[in-house]
Amino acid sequence: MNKVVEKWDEILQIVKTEHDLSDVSFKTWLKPLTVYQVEGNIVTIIVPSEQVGLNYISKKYKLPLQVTISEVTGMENCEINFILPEDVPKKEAAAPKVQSQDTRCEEAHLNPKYTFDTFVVGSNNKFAQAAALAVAESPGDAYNPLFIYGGAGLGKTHLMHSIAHFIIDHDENSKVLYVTSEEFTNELIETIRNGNNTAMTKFREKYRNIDVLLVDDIQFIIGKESTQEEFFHTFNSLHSAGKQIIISSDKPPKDMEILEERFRSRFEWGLIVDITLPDYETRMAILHKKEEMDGYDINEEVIKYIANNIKSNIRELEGAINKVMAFAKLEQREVNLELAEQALKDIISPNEKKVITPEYIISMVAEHFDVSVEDLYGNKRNSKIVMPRQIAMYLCREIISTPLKSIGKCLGNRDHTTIMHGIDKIEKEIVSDDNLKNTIETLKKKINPQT
Ligand SMILES: Nc1ncnc2c1ncn2[C@@H]1O[C@H](COP(=O)(O)OP(=O)(O)OP(=O)(O)O)[C@@H](O)[C@H]1O
Repeated sequence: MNKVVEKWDEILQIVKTEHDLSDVSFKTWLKPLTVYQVEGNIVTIIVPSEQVGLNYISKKYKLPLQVTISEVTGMENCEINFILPEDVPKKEAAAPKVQSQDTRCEEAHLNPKYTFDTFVVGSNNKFAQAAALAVAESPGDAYNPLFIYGGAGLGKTHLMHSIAHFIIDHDENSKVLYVTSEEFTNELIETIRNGNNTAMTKFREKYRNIDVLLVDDIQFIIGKESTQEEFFHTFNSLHSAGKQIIISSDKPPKDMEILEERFRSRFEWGLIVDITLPDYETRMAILHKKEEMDGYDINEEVIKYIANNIKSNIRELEGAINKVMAFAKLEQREVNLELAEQALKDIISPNEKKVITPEYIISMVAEHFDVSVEDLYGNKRNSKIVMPRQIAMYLCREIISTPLKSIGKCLGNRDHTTIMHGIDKIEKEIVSDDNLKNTIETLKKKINPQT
């Protein structure tokens, strides 16, 4: 099911709450709206009333709906098209829809931006990129499994999604599924909690009736007994059926200390490739690619300054450009070296030593839950934002013992009692909610891989 359709009730409720609508207004205008179709970023909605209702709804609720749809589903530049029931094309309405490329990518959990076209090849990743392309061209045939490892933010996920996009684009029948190992674990926990055979059968069908399985950050399932066991059987079932498996990790199998031998040997059946730190030329090329994709025109001196100073993580390299551009916009100043130095003073330290700050934790939590940092600072109260915000509070306290007042300051000037309440809530829920516990453990390891 499309995400907009799936979350439609939630979207309407958020518009109601955020615009303080009375029950009668909500019932009259919003509740009767239904989603007719979603194509790319265009959402067509049926308004079951006269033309006057359509005009009024369009004038008053189009923008709030567009904004909320984008926030809840992550759709970029959402456009709404309102139609009356009589405008629904009769034949087309009855015809079954062929699954579009977009829907398949969404169902496979892929980021549309992570493709081979946008992946910059440099000396640090050219072997991994070539192996990935070979697997994409001949899934199940070339190297199985393909095991990609490397440090944080160096492009493993981007490369995995590129493989998946390529396969989806070239074979309309292939079933491709990308999951993080955290998602795999949480889904299994949920299935086990349901405690019935049907749920387990469904879980197994989902993971075993596919052609290509991509599992990101496998290091997070190592040591989790039942998840490991289930993954082991999934792996065997897919591999013996000639289906392609692609795995990523922060380390090669031989360096994963508590990895059981049965996994180690299987991971070594196919091909193991690494992505190392990008050299200066590759960092420059990545920055130029980002500049081109985001439509920026940045002074070369600034690009060189960033490439010279941020060396160990491409996510941070890209984040630096965003930070400079946001700073320039806020201050309404020209983007030059002086501004870049100011904007990046907290990121570029003279000795390049990584310091975990509350801001860093907040940005990692935002990325993990696919929400913006601004949302975590802001006042939105839907569950998609509230829970990550409270997790950020909890982790600032737990990982670096940030005082409540400082956490409040970093998270949009919140009162220390609000922070205390947030931390308390997570501490209590973690005891009974295994999914939450797993998510928090994963985040802790992502933020501080030494733990
Ligand atoms: N070679 C590249 N060309 C273009 N962009 C890249 C490249 N490598 C990484 N990136 C970008 O850097 C960011 C981080 O990459 P990605 O999420 O793939 O890293 P990762 O290795 O999976 O990190 P983690 O281990 O933390 O999950 C992404 O926005 C990605 O598009």
